[in-house]
Amino acid sequence: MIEVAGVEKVFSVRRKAGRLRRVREEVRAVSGLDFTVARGEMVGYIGPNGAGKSTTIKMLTGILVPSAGRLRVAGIDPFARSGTGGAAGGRLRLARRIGVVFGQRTTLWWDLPLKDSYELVRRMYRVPDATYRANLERCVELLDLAPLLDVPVRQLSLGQRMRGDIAAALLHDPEVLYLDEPTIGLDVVSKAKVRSFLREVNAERGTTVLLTTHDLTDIEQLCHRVMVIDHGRLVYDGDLTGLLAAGEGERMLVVDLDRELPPIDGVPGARTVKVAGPRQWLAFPAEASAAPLVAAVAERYPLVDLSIREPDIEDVIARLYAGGTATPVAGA
Ligand SMILES: Nc1ncnc2c1ncn2[C@@H]1O[C@H](COP(=O)(O)OP(=O)(O)OP(=O)(O)O)[C@@H](O)[C@H]1O
Repeated sequence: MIEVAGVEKVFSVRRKAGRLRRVREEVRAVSGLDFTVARGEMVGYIGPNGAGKSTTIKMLTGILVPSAGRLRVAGIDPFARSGTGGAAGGRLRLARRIGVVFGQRTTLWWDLPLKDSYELVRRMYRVPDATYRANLERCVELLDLAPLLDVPVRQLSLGQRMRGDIAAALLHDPEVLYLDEPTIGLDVVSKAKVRSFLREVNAERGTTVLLTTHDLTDIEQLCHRVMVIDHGRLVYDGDLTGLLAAGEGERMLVVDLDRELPPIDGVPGARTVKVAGPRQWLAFPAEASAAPLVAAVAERYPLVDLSIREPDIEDVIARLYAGGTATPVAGA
């Protein structure tokens, strides 16, 4: 569904060099990018700030023209010079097949009630009546939009607006959905709602999803596959377990005992890294299961409560490079 081969994007920027002088510099945002995504896959696309994620998505939507390489989405080359309509024709045809949600911006009309924005989307994409009604009904139900339909977009909370944006991106039945930070700034309840909706859309419709996020839980709950980009290059392509192992990521088992005790020891596969009163922190490899650790602690210690802290995705990626343990993908 998505094919990217040898794609590069170089920006030419002017930089101050002294009081009056300006020099032209090249910023290589994406370099030698190669990957494919099959129909129905849900893939996480992650990397540190400035890595090239948004630039990739903008090229895949036809907003930015690559400096080199080839890309096709749903069989369409958005920049093909031949065929009906030339390059603009490719972009237009592609627009009908994809949906895009940028978490930091809205595609809805600020002063209009949500339902009027949807009506405009219907007309812009010329969505057939029956399809529009069925899709809207489904989104309204699954994303709890009924009480919001008459509210102007500017009065919606961030979580409400995000749900509204996701619905807008799906009304024309896109085959590919790009989501750029869809859960950023949302509370726990809204995040859960958005994630379960996306899972359902992917499972029921077979919609292909490419998701950029800084939230590891998004990846864990939604994506079997994750691609990591750093300095414009793909440096990992595989499952999350493999990524955490490559980054030597650790998870933390936080246990509350019924009283203050010396550091827990003798639990295979875990080491106690912190003690504060009756609470203790045990680090263990991110790819390992927590169940045997919990059982081992519960057997020997007066356990009252426990929780598991996931490693921060930025830390995992930072470690991935610092340790040079990344498993390079073919061609990276
Ligand atoms: N229009 C532009 N002109 C010049 N440089 C740009 C432009 N857009 C992006 N860049 C540069 O390209 C690089 C990649 O940026 P991009 O926005 O793709 O990163 P990102 O991975 O999406 O980062 P973030 O997580 O911060 O959103 C950065 O160095 C950025 O400064």
